[in-house]
Amino acid sequence: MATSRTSWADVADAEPAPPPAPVAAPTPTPAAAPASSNGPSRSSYVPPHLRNRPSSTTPSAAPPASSAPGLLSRPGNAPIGGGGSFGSRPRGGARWDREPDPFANSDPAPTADSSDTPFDEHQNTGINFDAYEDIPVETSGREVPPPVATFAEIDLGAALNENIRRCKYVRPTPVQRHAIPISLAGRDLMACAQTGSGKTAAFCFPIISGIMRGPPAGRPQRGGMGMRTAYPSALILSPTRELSMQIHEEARKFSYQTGVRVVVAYGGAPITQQLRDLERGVDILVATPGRLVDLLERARVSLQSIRYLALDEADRMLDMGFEPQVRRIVEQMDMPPPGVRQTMLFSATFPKEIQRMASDFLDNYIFLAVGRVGSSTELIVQRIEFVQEADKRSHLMDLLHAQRDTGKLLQQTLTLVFVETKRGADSLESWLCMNGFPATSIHGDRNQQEREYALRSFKSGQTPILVATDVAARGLDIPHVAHVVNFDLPNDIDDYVHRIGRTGRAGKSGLATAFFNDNNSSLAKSLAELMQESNQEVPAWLSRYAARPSYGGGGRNRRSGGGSRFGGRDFRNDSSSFGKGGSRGGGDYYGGGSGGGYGGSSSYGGGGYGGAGAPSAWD
Ligand SMILES: Nc1ncnc2c1ncn2[C@@H]1O[C@H](COP(=O)(O)OP(=O)(O)OP(=O)(O)O)[C@@H](O)[C@H]1O
Repeated sequence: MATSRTSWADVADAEPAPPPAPVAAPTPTPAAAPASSNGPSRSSYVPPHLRNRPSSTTPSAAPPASSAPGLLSRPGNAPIGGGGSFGSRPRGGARWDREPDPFANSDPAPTADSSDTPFDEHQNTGINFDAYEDIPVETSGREVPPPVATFAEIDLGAALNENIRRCKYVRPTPVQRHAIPISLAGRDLMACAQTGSGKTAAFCFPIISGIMRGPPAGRPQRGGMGMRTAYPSALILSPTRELSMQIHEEARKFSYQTGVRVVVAYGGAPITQQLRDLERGVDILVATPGRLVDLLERARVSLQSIRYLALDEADRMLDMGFEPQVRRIVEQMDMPPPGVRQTMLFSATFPKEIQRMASDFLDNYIFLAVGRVGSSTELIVQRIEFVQEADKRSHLMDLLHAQRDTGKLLQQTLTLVFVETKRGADSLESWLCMNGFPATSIHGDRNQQEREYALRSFKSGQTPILVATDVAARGLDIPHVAHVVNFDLPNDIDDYVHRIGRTGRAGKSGLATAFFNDNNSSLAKSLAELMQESNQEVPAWLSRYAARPSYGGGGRNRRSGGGSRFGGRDFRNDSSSFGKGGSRGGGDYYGGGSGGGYGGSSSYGGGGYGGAGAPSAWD
């Protein structure tokens, strides 16, 4: 591999794809959805292909064709990339001669003249990799494999290396430097790294490489009712449809001509096409939990051959709304248990309570935290402005006019505006359009086609303003988002971190403006702390809000209580986290303080202030 020193941002061939919703059919917001509302009851339902078999938590003795669980590389067995034969061979019925080139035509071309617009993917701007040389990294766990400095140090296989080159990734990002060797060594991993820092490749590369090294996947098997059941070797779960689509696009690029077949399944889209895709064979299944449960119940997918399980936005996946579904998939179907499969959890935020829950899924895992407190956001200039509810629209208008006046054509600098409710999103979108600002919106009440169209239109620059609920807050990699406006602030500081992380990605800088008023007072302390940690200027009035005892530690601010980081501390190292002899016990919440945080009421879908309409958040 080339070793020239370049920013990872400079060489990224980013091709975003989109994000949203978890379940097959519209559901209540996760916050509102009781566990029991997620499909048939756990105890009563047995998928057809599991009937008359041993308990679902016991891995089936004879997975189809190849990829038996026992084939996993475990510590000591797998030097970095060593040994295996990397055949680039057809797997699971894939026909590569017909494999469409995922690099050929990516997303919609920008409308502006690419010669002088920031839409040129290959321009050399942004921060140099050297800026990350001293990025703080913490690992904990037993026998942590050492990091690498270059892709060349890892034998990922010729075909995958070629795709890394095609993606124009010259050097691994900091999280990749650490996470890839850990995963290639067969270790379970909980990884916390900044938004936009390359976590997708960090879990995709080891999975693809491991599958290339293993035996070919079995072809789908005909089950009892004549239907074919697919047996993927890897499962990547993500919380939203558009994020699953994006991961699928990325994974397809990484696995081009490797023989590794990637299929995506998410709700809101016709299941028939997804079933056809699965029937052609699948090595890596990228899915949202709701659609996956549907496929499992129809016995069209079996998890008994799973060797790799990755949870992207893992804290979100284990938050109130998704946890029952995710537990059902991971613990109550036919997936091999921890220690047999390899499990990787990634996010930019990892509250302790979620870490504690996540440890159920892991075996002898390594905790990895890359980046200083809030370091992700140092690339993002954060501005907090005091704006009364009634003045928000005119204030937004001022911001947009200013953007125009500074010569930055809107088509060249995308602006993402977060609001709290679906209705609020619709009405702000119409108002912007009426006032001459081309805007579109994405939220859970729009159908999947509308959502995808809105995202495409935004990414292409055709509609350079996107009004969104939290459904677009996580994971979306949209290259030219220059400005994130929190028109309504979220109730949870971690949501704020993810939202502003839609800009300032991959070493590039960005701007995030938030409108704050009395309705947001419970966020004041954590917001002020986060800004301080990120070397941002904290307005004096915000510090005064933060200092008020009644606003200090309550509500849903997981950071409250001080001393917390962006989630980058292994809860196992916190003595209060350990009960007798184990990782349970301890009643602390994130940041160890103030009893709010994670417990009963989730922040998702909360809201209520700021305009009429049902709170939206996730759909
Ligand atoms: N080694 C690399 N060199 C250059 N660009 C890279 C590299 N790794 C990833 N990128 C690019 O960086 C961008 C951000 O990556 P990615 O979407 O994986 O971030 P993330 O950490 O998952 O963010 P989030 O927390 O928001 O989900 C993408 O456009 C990706 O193509």
